[in-house]
Formats: sequence, C-alpha cells, structure tokens
Amino acid sequence: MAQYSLEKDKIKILLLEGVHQSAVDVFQRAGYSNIEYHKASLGEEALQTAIKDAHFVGLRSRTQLTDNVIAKAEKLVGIGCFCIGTNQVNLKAAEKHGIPVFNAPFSNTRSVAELVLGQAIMLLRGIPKRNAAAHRGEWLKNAIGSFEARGKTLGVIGYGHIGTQLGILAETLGMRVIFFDIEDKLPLGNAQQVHTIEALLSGSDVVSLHVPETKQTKDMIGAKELAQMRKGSIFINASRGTVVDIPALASSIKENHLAGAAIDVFPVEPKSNNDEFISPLRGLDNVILTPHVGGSTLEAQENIGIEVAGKLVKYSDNGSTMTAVNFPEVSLAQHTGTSRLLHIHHNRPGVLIKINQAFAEQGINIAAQYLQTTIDIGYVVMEVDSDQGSKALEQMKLIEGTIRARLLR
Ligand SMILES: NC(=O)c1ccc[n+]([C@@H]2O[C@H](COP(=O)([O-])OP(=O)(O)OC[C@H]3O[C@@H](n4cnc5c(N)ncnc54)[C@H](O)[C@@H]3O)[C@@H](O)[C@H]2O)c1
Ligand SMILES: O=C(O)CC[C@@H](O)C(=O)O
Repeated sequence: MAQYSLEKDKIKILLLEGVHQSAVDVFQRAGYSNIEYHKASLGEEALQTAIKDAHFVGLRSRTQLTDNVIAKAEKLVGIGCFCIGTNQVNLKAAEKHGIPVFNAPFSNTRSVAELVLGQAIMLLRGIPKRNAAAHRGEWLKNAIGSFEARGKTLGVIGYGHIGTQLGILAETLGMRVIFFDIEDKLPLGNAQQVHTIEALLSGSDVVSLHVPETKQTKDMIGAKELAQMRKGSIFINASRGTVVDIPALASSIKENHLAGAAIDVFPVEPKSNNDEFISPLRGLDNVILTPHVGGSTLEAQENIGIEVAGKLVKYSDNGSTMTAVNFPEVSLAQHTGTSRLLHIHHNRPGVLIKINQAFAEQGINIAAQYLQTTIDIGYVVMEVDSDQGSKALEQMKLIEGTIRARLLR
C-alpha cells in the first residue's frame, strides 16, 4: 500500500471514549481539522464503520482493536492509546499492517498511586463498611478492625512507575514497603524486594497489584494466593481485571479471611456508563468498587491528551515513532528542503539494498537515511531532493516486501 501524504484537512482522526479536549486542541493547532469525536467506545460493528476511512484512531481502555477491526481499517496509519495499557489493541496485528501504536506511559501514574494510598487508609480503618452501615441508618462507632497505616507493611506486586510512587507515598506515612517484581529493581526509599510472590503475600498487611496484563499475569491471584495472605489483610487491584480471580476474592472476603478490598478493574467492564456493572463483589460492605477510574483525574487526562495527540501529530508530520510500543523507534527532527519518505517493510535481508539500488538506477539522490527494525518489520525513513519525492515513492512501491510507503509533504 503506498500513499502520498494528504492535505491535513483530509486526514481523518477518530477519537473515542471521551479523550480530553486537550487532544483535540493539539490536533487542531497542528492543522488537523477532520476530527470525529465520540464520548463512548463503539461496539465492533459501529467501530468498523467509523474506522474504515480513518487515518488515526485514539482510544482508551474500552475499545477493542482486534485483528479483524485493524484488517478492515484500510487507511489507518497510527493508533493512540490515551492511557497506559495497550492490551486492548492487537499489537502484533497493528505491526503486521505497518501501524505504530503509541500510549502515555507516565501521565496518570501519580493519580493511581494517590487513589490506592487513599483506599489503603480507608480500608485499614474499616471505613467502607462503616460508611455503608451509616447509609442504612446504623451507627458502628467502635475501634474494632480499625488500624493506623503507620507501621504496617505494604506489599507491592509490580514495582514499576505506579508501584514505586505508591511505595514512596506509603513510606511518608510510616509504612514499611516490600515489593515483588519479575525484574531486579532498584528499591526507592527503604523498600525491600522479595523474591517470591508467596513471601510478599504472607509478609504484607496491604497487598496492591501494579502489573500489566500479560500471559504471565493472567489469573496471577487466585484462591491459593489469597489463602497465602495474612488473615485480616487488605487487597487492592488497580492494574487489570484479568489478573485476579474475582469469585475467589469474593469468597475470601465472605469467609472473613481478608478484611477488605478495593477493586478498580474487572475482567469484564461495562462498555458505557449506561450499561449495568455485574460482579460477585457487589453488596460486600468492606469492598470499595470503583469504575476503572484509577487514572481518571482531570490533570492526568489533560496531560495524556497532550502527550498522545502530540505523538500522533509527530508521526503524521515527520514520521517520528519514538516510544511506539510495537514498532521500530526512529527519532526525527522536522525536515526542510527535502522530501521525506517512510517505508515500512517485512524484515527480510536485502530490502534496503534494493531501495538503494532502485534509487541509484533512477538517479535519485539520497540526502539522509534512518533505519530501525524489529524481528518482523523494518522502518526506513529517507530524505531525497524535493523534486524527486514522487519518483522515489513510485520506486519504493515496487520493492518486494513493502507493507506501506508514504511521502510526506
Ligand atoms: N486503574 C487505572 O486506571 C490504571 C491506570 C494506569 C495504569 N493501570 C494499569 O497499571 C499497570 C501498571 O502500570 P505502571 O505504569 O506501573 O507499569 P510499569 O510498566 O511501569 O510497571 C509494571 C511492573 O510490573 C512488573 N511485572 C510485569 N510482569 C510481572 C509479573 N508477572 N510479576 C511481577 N511483576 C511483573 C514489571 O517488571 C514492571 O516493573 C498498567 O499496565 C495498567 O494496566 C491502571
Ligand atoms: O483511561 C482508561 O480507560 C484506562 C486507564 C488505565 O487503565 C490505563 O491503562 O492507563
């Protein structure tokens, strides 16, 4: 598939799930006015219709970009996840079609850490159950099951951007912090790494999960792991719903093994705010249930809008793919005085040589060349004399192994 870069007002940007206005502002400031904006996510059929002629799509965690949807999005050039998680996108399929996927790896991490810390304090004090009782007209004024955070042990599973910030915040309250991670991590503050999940579970008063959704983290916490937690301890998950066996968690709470839990993410989440939320945890007074809002603060959403829209604009304008999660990363400054060509190809021996040969035979002068590869694809960016851009694109199209080629204006 080869294409000339379109006029900016012909480039369709599909924004879903109410991404922040800051994203729209970034696109508009960069000259992109053809924006289709939806407040909610779209089901597969509606999504296929809306994405069919879109060049860029922006989404959050609800929209599923499956292999099937991506295959039918014939014009799609780039995907922006306006969040951290990218598990809702079939990254391999996007790569196969030569489509980079961008996200915002930092912008909402502080928001999650703050929420989790607040939940830990509330749960240690038994507040959710006292709050629920008061709403029913009951008055639970006593100190039973009510503890300070000071001196308690917080166990963090997944000591990344969120886990580390949570650890530091918890230490300011006088909590002791231990963590379990598959990587050896530099402990911040006085945190200590433990080397088995069992040591973490049995050694903590509050356990909080901050791992990504992967094959290894699926059902990472089930009945066996919950039984390894201390009696009367607290469990928090604001990572991904697939990580925890929810019926097993509900049993552990009902049997009074755990004193309480806060759950922000669920294996199946309602598609929109109008759909019913169904969970075996409903009705349990000592469980805080939140609708996947760990990262939903106005500060975070505004920053995410700016960050991800900025990355899509840079890719559209300059071909820069820095921080793409599924794609060779090429950092490029703005080009002036030359035509820039983007060529995405299957990573097989000889593709670059063939492009260079074809250009040499046609007398096309290469002013600059940048190449990066992953196991499966190669991404080469070339600059040629301005009057030779169209001819160069025609030559690129003929190269065997081409997935996409694009000429920037
Ligand atoms: N609730 C929300 O609104 C919300 C907001 C932001 C992020 N999240 C979720 O939180 C996750 C974590 O975010 P982050 O920014 O801290 O990510 P991160 O990539 O910085 O950290 C994840 C950590 O988990 C570790 N890890 C991976 N697999 C593991 C395993 N099997 N066992 C133990 N450790 C493992 C990694 O080594 C890494 O240190 C995200 O992937 C996202 O799914 C949720
Ligand atoms: O905003 C969302 O829908 C997802 C938030 C969070 O889970 C993330 O991955 O950043």
